[in-house]
Amino acid sequence: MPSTTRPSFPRQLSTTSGDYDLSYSPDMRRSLGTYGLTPPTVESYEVQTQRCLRLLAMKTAPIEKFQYLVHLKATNVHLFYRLLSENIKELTPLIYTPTVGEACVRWHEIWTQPEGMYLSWSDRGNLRKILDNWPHSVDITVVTDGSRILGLGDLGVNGMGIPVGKLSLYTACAGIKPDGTLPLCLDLGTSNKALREDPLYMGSRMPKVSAEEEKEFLDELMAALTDKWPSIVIQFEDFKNPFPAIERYQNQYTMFNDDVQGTGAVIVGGFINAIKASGVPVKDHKAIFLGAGSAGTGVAMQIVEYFKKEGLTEEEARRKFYFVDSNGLVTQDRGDKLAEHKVYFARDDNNGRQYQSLSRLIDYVQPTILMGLSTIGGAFNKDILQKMAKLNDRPIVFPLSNPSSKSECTFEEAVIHTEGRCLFASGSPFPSMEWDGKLLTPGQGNNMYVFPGIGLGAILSKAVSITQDMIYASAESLSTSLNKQEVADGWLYPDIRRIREVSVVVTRGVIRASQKNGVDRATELRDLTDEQLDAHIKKNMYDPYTASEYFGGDRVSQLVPSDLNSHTNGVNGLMKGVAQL
Ligand SMILES: NC(=O)C1=CN([C@@H]2O[C@H](COP(=O)(O)OP(=O)(O)OC[C@H]3O[C@@H](n4cnc5c(N)ncnc54)[C@H](OP(=O)(O)O)[C@@H]3O)[C@@H](O)[C@H]2O)C=CC1
Ligand SMILES: CC(=O)C(=O)O
Ligand SMILES: [Mg+2]
Repeated sequence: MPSTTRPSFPRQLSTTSGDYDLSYSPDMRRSLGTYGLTPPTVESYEVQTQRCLRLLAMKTAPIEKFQYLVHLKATNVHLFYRLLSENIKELTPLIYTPTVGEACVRWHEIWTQPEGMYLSWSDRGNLRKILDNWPHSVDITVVTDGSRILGLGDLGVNGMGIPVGKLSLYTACAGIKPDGTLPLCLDLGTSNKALREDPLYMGSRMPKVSAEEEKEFLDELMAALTDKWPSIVIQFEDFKNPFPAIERYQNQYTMFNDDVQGTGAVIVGGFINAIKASGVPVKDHKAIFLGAGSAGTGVAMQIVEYFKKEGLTEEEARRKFYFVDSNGLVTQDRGDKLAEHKVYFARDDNNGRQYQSLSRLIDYVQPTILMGLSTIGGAFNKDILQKMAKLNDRPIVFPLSNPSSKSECTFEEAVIHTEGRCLFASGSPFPSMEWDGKLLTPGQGNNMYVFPGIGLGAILSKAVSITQDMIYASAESLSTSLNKQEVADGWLYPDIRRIREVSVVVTRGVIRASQKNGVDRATELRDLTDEQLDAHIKKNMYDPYTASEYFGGDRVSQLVPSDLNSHTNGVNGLMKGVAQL
């Protein structure tokens, strides 16, 4: 007879699972009921971290390291975040782009345990009830329908890796507590026929529902999420066509779209520094964008805001952009019906000429800036980069498509073909390199620099909506967050190892903008000085170092035995193979 008792919630789904941490004293283990279930030793986090690093170093393929980290997070969340915080530069490429791209492509093959919620088309009418199954109170969710996962196309429910990865960064970078995060993947069918026919695929085997049907589903979802958790922040991610949802929900819910608004902000943040470093006045810049999708036009819209603040009229700012999509230069007279988001930037000054080739367009426009958000790996080839170098002392070259295999060029290619003169940022990380006796470090223009602060700012200010001023404030705050050394070294973005400090600055900017716009409900924060506000932000950040205190535990602190330090492999070699993905 099948049991009718409700099964207890699977332990590994609990995002607060630190119960088996080896730092717990025997008394703590007795009170948790775990005494005897772990090896007898009482170990500090430091020693446990060394074991994790050794285990990671033993695995060669990035996807194996990814899988180990998934396991670690599920079994000891505080240790996972401590490891991640201490090795953010080395581990981010494993839990996020580029490795998360491979993980999503292979999600149906490598999946082992629940990490978020799936809501299907067949669940409509019941979404609110299903949310009751989630065992925690949620501060923030990242939701995708899997229809445009990085530059890898429609991956259906395999896209779950993206909300999981982004929310891990919310915790690691901005200290949003792990159990306040909800990865959410919508199962609305997929246009990916190969996946639909794969016996291991774990979503509904139907073609993607229509835009109208998706809209109805999202209406129900948004109402259900805010009914269940009234202050929830909702981040939309990797939707093929994100614009209708932004228009429909941005004033009604506390939501933003990371690919359009977050990417726009992060690129402006680095772009402000690139413009300064280029030595060319704002009025003399011209930009070619390869890729006129949600991210490309989102970035350009935020740059228009920046150009306006620098004294240009909106018309002058708009006319600085030349967009190229899969049909060539986006013009008003091209003969095809342009998608709505492209119309604003469509050229009318091309005198009937159509440009299919990027190289010919560069000759015509003579740009100072080249942005890639096209998903076309290698599109900025030697010829293109050399042309940019010939036209400019300091060409601005941002190949922003993810993962690395989709990047329009590598850092090495950009450095070599511009003779080390380019101002560079890519979406996925590339290693530093030597050029002319100098160590050059690439910028990483990835929305991970801003979305954690946008989210935390919205949570702490209890914003009723996320305004354009809040998004723009994240960009401006990011651009000011470089320290003296980073500025002296010509970096466009701060060192990722300082991301928690940077997130405090971004969060403060976002909260101040929410106050200026009057969308904040935490009105008691209005009278705080900046120093007091920073202290308030830091106090509210989850800290994996004091996590057991957070759960009332009594973790021991213990020195790392020197023999462990001496033969640990550390994180050396973790990056090996990651950049090729
Ligand atoms: N660095 C970062 O933080 C971020 C990076 N991205 C990356 O940006 C990329 C694009 O994302 P998104 O804008 O949302 O995707 P979309 O699918 O909305 O846009 C892709 C764009 O590229 C164009 N394109 C496709 N093939 C070509 C080609 N051969 N030549 C020129 N243009 C082409 C498409 O043309 P058409 O319109 O004709 O189909 C479309 O305009 C992805 O790789 C994503 O990972 C996204 C967000 C953040
Ligand atoms: C980084 C990101 O959001 C993307 O590539 O879609
Ligand atoms: Mg994205």
